[in-house]
Amino acid sequence: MSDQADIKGGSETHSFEAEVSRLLHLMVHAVYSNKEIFLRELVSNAADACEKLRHESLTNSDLVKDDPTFQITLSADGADGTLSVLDNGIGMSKAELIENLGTIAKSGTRAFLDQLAKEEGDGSALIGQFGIGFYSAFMVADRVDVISRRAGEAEAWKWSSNGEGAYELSVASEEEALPRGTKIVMHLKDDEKTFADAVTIRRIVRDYSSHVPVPIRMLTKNEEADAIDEEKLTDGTALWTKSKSEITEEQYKEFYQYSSGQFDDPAVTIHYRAEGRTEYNVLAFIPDHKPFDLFDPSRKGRMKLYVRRVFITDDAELVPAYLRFVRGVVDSEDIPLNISREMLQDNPILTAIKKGVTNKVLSELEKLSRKDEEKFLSIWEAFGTVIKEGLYEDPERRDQLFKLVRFNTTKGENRTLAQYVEDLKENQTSIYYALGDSKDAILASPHLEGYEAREVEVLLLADAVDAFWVQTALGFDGKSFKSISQGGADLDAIEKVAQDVDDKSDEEKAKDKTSVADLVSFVKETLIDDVSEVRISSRLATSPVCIVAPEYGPDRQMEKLMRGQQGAQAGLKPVLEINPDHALILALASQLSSAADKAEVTDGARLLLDQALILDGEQPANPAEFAARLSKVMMSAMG
Ligand SMILES: Nc1ncnc2c1ncn2[C@@H]1O[C@H](COP(=O)(O)OP(=O)(O)OP(=O)(O)O)[C@@H](O)[C@H]1O
Repeated sequence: MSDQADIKGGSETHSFEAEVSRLLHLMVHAVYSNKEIFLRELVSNAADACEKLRHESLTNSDLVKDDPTFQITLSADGADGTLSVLDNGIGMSKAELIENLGTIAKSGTRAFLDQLAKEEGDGSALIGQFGIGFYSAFMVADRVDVISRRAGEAEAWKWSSNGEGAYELSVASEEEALPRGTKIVMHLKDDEKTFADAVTIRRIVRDYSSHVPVPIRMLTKNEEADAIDEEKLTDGTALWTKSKSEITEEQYKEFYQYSSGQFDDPAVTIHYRAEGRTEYNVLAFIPDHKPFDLFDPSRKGRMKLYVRRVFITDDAELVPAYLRFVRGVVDSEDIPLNISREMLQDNPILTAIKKGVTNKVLSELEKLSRKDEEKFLSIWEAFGTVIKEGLYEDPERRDQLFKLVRFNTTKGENRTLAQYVEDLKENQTSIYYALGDSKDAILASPHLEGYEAREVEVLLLADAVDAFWVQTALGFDGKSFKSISQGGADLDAIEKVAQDVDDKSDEEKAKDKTSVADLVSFVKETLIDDVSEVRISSRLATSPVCIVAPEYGPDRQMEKLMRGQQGAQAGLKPVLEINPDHALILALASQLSSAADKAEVTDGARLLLDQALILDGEQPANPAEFAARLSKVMMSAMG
C-alpha cells in the first residue's frame, strides 16, 4: 500500500500503488476508441453505492431520513468543460478513499492487468472486455476530483489527481460536498469535451445504463436563460419486474452486461416469475464465454439476491457451484427484508428458491439441447467440465444432468448417454468407459482393442472430474458404468465384427488351449509377488498382454490419482491379462511345453508384465532387470 502521505497546508499527497500507476498510465494514453464506457463504469459505481446504503438503512433508517430517495445525477458544464457524476449513496470515508482509489482491490481489474501482461500491443483492445472501473475516468479527463461524505459522518473529503503517480487528499468544504454520497468531477481533456454535451450523455446512458436500478437525471447549463435544465434519463425500474413482451433482446443484453460485469452476449436468457407458496422473479443468463474466474478455487457464483427490489447479497449461492457461470438476479417477495446474512443461509424460503432456480436452469438447458443442438454444444464447450462436477456433487439431480452431458466416445464426439444406450450391441449390459489424461492417451491403450473388434462403444473420459463421478454413479437407464481397465471384460458374449481368419483344426485349437492354460499357471507362479491374478483376456486383439485393476476397488486411472496424493496407500496388485490368440503367447506356450530349461520362459513372463506396465504409462517393476532381459532376448534373436 502506498500510504506515504506528504502533508502540506492541510492537503496530503499520497502516491499510487505501483499497479494503479500502471493502469492509470494505460488509461491516460489509451488509444481505445470506445472511451465512453467510462460513464457506464461511474454510473455503475454510483448505483452500487445507493444499493449499499439502501441495504444498510434497513437496520439503520437514520442514515437516509433526510433524503430517502436514491438518485444518480449527471451534471454537465460545457463552459467549464466538466462532467460530474453525483450519487446520494453510501459515500466513502477518508480511509475508504485511500483504500478504494489508490490500490487495486477488485479481482476484475487484477485479471485485466494479468491478461495485459500476456497480450501484445498497448492493451487497448482489452479495455472493453473488462470492467476496469473508476480509473477509466482518466481516459477522458486530465484531472478527476472525488468529493465524498460517508453516510452518517460529519466530515467530507476531497480526493484529486491528474493520474500521474500521486493524488491529493484534503478536507472538503461544505459548499463543494454533498450532504451524503459522492461527487466525481471530471475535468475533460481538450479533445474529449463532447462528453459535456447533453446529446452525447443521453445516448451513452441509453446505450449502457438504462436498466440501472436507481433513477438517473441529467442537469445541463442553459447559457441563454442562465438556468439549469433538468431531464430525467431513466426511471430506475427493475427490468426483471417488467413482463417479457415489454423487453427487447437488446435491453436484456444490456442488463446482462450491466449486472454481470461481463461484456459478451448472453447465450440463454431465462426470465420468469414463480408463483405459489413462494413468489419471486428470476432473470438469469447463461453467458457465451467463460468468465475469467470460472476455475477459481472459491467456485463462487455471482447471482444477485434482491428482496422486493432491494439488493441483499451476491453471495447467497442461489445455484450450486457447478452452475456458477449463471449470472443474473432473483428478487424474492417473501424473505424478510432485514434478514441477516447468517440467517439467510438456513432460510426455508431461500432453500425453496434455490431448488426452483436450479431446476429451471437445468430444464432450460435440456430444452435447448433438444431444440438447438448447435447452441447447446457451444455452451457445453464452455461449461461442460463445470457442469460435470454436478454428477458427483448433486446425486439427486444426476439423472437430470445425464440428459445434458455430452461425451467423446470411440464412435464420435458429443454423444449422449441415450444415444449410447440406443446403440448397444447384442448382449451388451454395461456402459463402458476409459479414463485417461487425454483422448489420445486413452485411444492408445491396448484395453480398447477387444471393444474395437466388437465395435462396442467406449466413453473416453479425459477430464479430472470424470474419475470421481464414475465411481459413484450407479448407472444410466439400468446399465451400469464399467471401466475397460477393471475386472473381467465380459466381452465373450458379444460377437466380434470381423471374425479372425484362422485355418486351424479343432484338434490344434484344443492343443493351443491346453498349452496356453499351462502358460497362464506358469506366469502366475513366476509373478506371484507382483500381480494378484493372471488370466486369459477377451479385451485384447493385437497386443499380447495388458494390465487391469481387480474387480473391486478403484479403477487404474483413479488409483494413479490417489497414489499421487500424499499418504495414499500403495495400490492393489493388478491383474495381468493374456491374449490367447497372439503369436508371441502361442510361441511362449509351446516353448514352455517343449524346453527343459524354463529360464527363457521365466524371462518371457517378466518381460510380458513389464511391457504391459509400460503400455499402461508406468515404469517396469525393475528397470535394470528389464533392460538386461531385453538385451538377452535381442541377442538370442540375432544369434
Ligand atoms: N460512487 C461511489 N460511491 C461509493 N464508493 C465508490 C464509488 N465509486 C467507487 N467506489 C468504491 O471504490 C471501489 C473501486 O471502484 P472501481 O470502480 O475501481 O471498482 P469496483 O466498482 O469495485 O468494481 P466493478 O466496477 O467491477 O464493480 C468500489 O468497490 C467502491 O468501494
